[in-house]
Amino acid sequence: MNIEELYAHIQSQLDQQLPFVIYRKPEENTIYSVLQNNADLHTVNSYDDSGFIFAPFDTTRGAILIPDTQSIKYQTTIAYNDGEDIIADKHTDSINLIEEEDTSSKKLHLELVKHGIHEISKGTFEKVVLSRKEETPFSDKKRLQIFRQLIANYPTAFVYFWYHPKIGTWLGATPEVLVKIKGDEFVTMALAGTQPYVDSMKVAWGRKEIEEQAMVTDFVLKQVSKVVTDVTHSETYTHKAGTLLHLRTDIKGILKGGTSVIKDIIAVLHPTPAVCGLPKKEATTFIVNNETYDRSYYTGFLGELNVHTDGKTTSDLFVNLRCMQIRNEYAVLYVGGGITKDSDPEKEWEETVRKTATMKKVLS
Ligand SMILES: C=C(O[C@H]1C=CC=C(C(=O)O)[C@@H]1O)C(=O)O
Repeated sequence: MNIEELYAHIQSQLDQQLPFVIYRKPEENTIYSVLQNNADLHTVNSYDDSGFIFAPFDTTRGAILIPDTQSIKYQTTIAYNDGEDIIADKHTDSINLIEEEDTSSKKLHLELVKHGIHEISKGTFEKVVLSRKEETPFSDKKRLQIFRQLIANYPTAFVYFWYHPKIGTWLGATPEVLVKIKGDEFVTMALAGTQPYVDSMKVAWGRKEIEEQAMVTDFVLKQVSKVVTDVTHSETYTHKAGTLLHLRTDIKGILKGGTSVIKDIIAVLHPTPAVCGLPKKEATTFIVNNETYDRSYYTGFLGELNVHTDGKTTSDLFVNLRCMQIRNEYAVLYVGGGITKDSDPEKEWEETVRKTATMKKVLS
């Protein structure tokens, strides 16, 4: 099957209002798809099932599964940038930031961040990730075209287009792995700290970003030691995600007992301090009580659950960042950033504006 045939299947699925997901993994040129053959809404109960999981930030609300047993899978390889042009990087700094200045949402976000910093200074928590949503007009551009542009523009991201008639349409290009398990091999990452990419990967990082990312690494190392042995990690390095740079540490190990206990792994990792905060409980309470909107599937996770490849059970899950929900005439963009004692509210606002550019670039 070639890519045009695969896209035709996706279009037919959309026309029939049947659930599906189409995705491309980081640095790969294979496009995968899972097409459900009915419109039922399946929720994940035991985490033993196989399929594609789509989980909200608040997992008590239930994650959705496109089950392998009720789906057809198609995949094909493409040349990088197949079918769509790369959209030139605009200089996202001053010009765009001024363009994007939306006074009421800016005011709200500044208040939220200041409140978060105040709680940190009181010792309520050490770090909290605070976010917002932004609605942007959405022309009649085809959704598949957005997906094609995302894959062309973000080769290092997990790019997806997910649809369920009872839930809606989500697309994204996320830089963050939640966990990858193949047999008893375990891989994850600690990703945090943001600065704009200008023209070099050789950048200096400030104390705020270094500490913010170190908190995530420490948390992940501590948590994974409950389920993983032989844990090792890379040096922390600069990772490019579109027009942004992040600090990243890769972490790997071997699952204790050699079995894939994916439910336990998700329970110890999600939500990481890259999307929630530290301590988890206090940060979650602050987020739920103070963010003035529902995160829904933003900062949840998604990906292949218990899929069988090369005689092994594999799960390949990503954190749902740099994502958007498509409504009829507008797209809802979701963005946030890590707040620590050293945060500057104005800069935190600007960071969220820069993060919206990942999605806006393919919407206009
Ligand atoms: C919460 C987001 O990003 C996280 C991942 C990388 C860097 C982050 C930061 O610098 O704040 C965030 O922790 C988002 O993009 O909405």
